[in-house]
Amino acid sequence: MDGVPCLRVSRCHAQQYRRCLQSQGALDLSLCVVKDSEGTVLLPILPSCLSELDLQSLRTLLASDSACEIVWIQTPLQSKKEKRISRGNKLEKILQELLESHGEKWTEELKGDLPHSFQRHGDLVLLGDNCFALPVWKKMDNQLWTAVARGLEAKRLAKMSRISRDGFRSPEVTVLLGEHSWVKHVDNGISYEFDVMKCMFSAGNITEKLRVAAFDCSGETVVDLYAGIGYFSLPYLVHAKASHVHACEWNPDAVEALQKNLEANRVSDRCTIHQGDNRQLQLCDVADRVNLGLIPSSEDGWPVACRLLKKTTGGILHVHQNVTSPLHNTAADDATHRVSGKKADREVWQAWADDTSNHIASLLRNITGALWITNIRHIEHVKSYAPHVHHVVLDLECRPS
Ligand SMILES: C[S@@+](CC[C@H](N)C(=O)[O-])C[C@H]1O[C@@H](n2cnc3c(N)ncnc32)[C@H](O)[C@@H]1O
Repeated sequence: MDGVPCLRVSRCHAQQYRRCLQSQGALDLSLCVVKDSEGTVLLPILPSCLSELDLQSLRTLLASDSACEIVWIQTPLQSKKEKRISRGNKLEKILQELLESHGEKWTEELKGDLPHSFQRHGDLVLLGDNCFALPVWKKMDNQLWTAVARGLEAKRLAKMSRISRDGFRSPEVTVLLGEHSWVKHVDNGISYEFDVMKCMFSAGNITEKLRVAAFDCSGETVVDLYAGIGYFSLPYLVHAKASHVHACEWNPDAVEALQKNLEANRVSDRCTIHQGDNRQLQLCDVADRVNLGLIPSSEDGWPVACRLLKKTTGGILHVHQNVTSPLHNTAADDATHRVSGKKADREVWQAWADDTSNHIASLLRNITGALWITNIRHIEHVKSYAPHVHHVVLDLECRPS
């Protein structure tokens, strides 16, 4: 058959299918995923993997109520590289025209001052602070931001200088173009609304959100100690089917967004928000599972989590942490060194997990006066920052012995 084979799925299940196909090595990563006009998404499949694709087991594994089918697309799909280049070229061309209309010359230095990465939240693009730093841009006034928005195919623009260390992890954001800074982000069928000037949204945590969404938490009470706008509370409620989530959050702006998001996703009846410092939380002996989604470390929350676990049956802690590995020799960039680097990283994560497991076992003993057994169920790598800083999550099973 001619054309590109694609798996057609509904938008709300697209991310689950995409992740699964990617983990099976069946997704054609060189091509763009396409949203079609019928509200479905086309995921390009590698022709060599087509014969082994079992749609029935995919459906059973991911969402038995979902529909998926193989379709052959005749019109050529755009490659990711082509898309990046065409967007980059569009922005460059528009800005070059703008500068020249102001009597300025286009230079390589100006080209280097264009945004190379940014976050897209609905119709708003959030730029980093490492672009448009050269003085010449100031001469363009507001025309600049209108042109940038056109070049990036956005309606609103904002710029983030950094995530503040105020404990609320609020971003320092300036709106450059647009009336307001509330945005809507849809991930895995869950809608998240928030104010980009007041709350952060970590797009890099998507793999962890999808992992949480795939848990079966029916019958469970979950406590999310660092709920934010509902990054993990919502997947626990919407997809993992937790019976109840206690969501703790001390930033009033995040709480406002969380309330909205619980309502928009129709799960507010199964969630209690505890506004304030979670270290003062009065709740105890209620949880089958505690999510500790704070980086660089959630260690302040460990004693709280231990008090929250059900005393008679225990439960699972999901402990987030940035773990730093020793720097590898980057000059030796051959395959053998890369493999040994990854092995060294995993050893460091394991050592951190062993320490954490022992530490939490002794906290549980001190808090409850009984003996507990802690068991490392899994260590998940979420993302890397610098080449040697890794955000990992430890799934720690804790049972009274
Ligand atoms: C990093 S954000 C959550 C991010 C989310 N886990 C993600 O993956 O994008 C952590 C949240 O925990 C909240 N927080 C930090 N310390 C807290 C505490 N002691 N009590 C309650 N909330 C806290 C912050 O306000 C913030 O909204």
